[in-house]
Amino acid sequence: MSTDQQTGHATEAGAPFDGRAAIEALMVAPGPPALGSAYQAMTEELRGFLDVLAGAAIDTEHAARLRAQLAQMTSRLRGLEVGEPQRLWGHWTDRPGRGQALIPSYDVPKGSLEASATVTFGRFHVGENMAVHGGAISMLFDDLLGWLLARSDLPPSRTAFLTTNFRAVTPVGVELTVHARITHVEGRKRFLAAELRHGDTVCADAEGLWVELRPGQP
Ligand SMILES: CCCCC/C=C\C/C=C\C/C=C\C/C=C\CCCC(=O)SCCNC(=O)CCNC(=O)[C@H](O)C(C)(C)COP(=O)(O)OP(=O)(O)OC[C@H]1O[C@@H](n2cnc3c(N)ncnc32)[C@H](O)[C@@H]1OP(=O)(O)O
Repeated sequence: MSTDQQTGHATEAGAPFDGRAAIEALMVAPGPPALGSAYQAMTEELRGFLDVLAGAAIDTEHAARLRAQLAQMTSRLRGLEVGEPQRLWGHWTDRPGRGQALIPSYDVPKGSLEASATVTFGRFHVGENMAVHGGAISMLFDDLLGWLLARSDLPPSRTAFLTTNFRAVTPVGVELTVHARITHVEGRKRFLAAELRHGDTVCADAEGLWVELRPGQP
């Protein structure tokens, strides 16, 4: 086993990285349920920490103490680093949020062409003026649409383009609804659309193209 220099993925010696195989492998939980529960609880705690930190006015001593505590945690994790296929972060595909803290947690059912979910952005994702950062909204759309596709019966694909329209300020700390759908499929191309709402207000919408990976494509 060696490591692909570009992606950090572990590969069989000399074998090129295969995106389809890697995505298919992600559909299996990376560990036993007890670890999944502990890991999910840990990432939820991390989300809470980031939201509180992003909203807190701390003093110099507090910042220095936090830095030292974080450095201690980082050094405890060094040596436990693994290649992408073996890592746990974001790979709990059987659980809402999938055990990551980059994107707010949501859940969509398996095997459907469209789905609605609720999502709440915390202060970690604030751009300014208590509006959600536009990049965080695009990231949610990319993740949600990619995940809807990954949960459908279609073969693995990758985002080719994603266009986001910001229609109204997206508020922080309140429940939003998001609707995602596969609008049509043409050969390897899948066209998708999504809408993010706060009550009756459309905050943002998006459309994008995902292209099915050919066998052996990274
Ligand atoms: C990274 C994994 C992503 C999927 C993960 C899904 C599930 C995994 C499970 C757990 C994780 C869960 C959720 C996560 C969800 C999402 C994560 C975020 C996803 C990403 O973060 S992913 C990173 C961003 N993404 C890229 O990193 C793509 C880089 N890129 C490429 O890898 C190639 O570019 C590719 C493969 C897209 C296409 O390349 P290709 O060579 O296979 O395709 P080709 O050129 O043959 O085009 C075929 C037909 O598509 C048309 N076409 C192509 N591109 C177009 C464009 N931009 N605009 C308009 N039309 C386009 C052509 O015009 C032609 O159309 P026609 O057939 O009609 O002529």
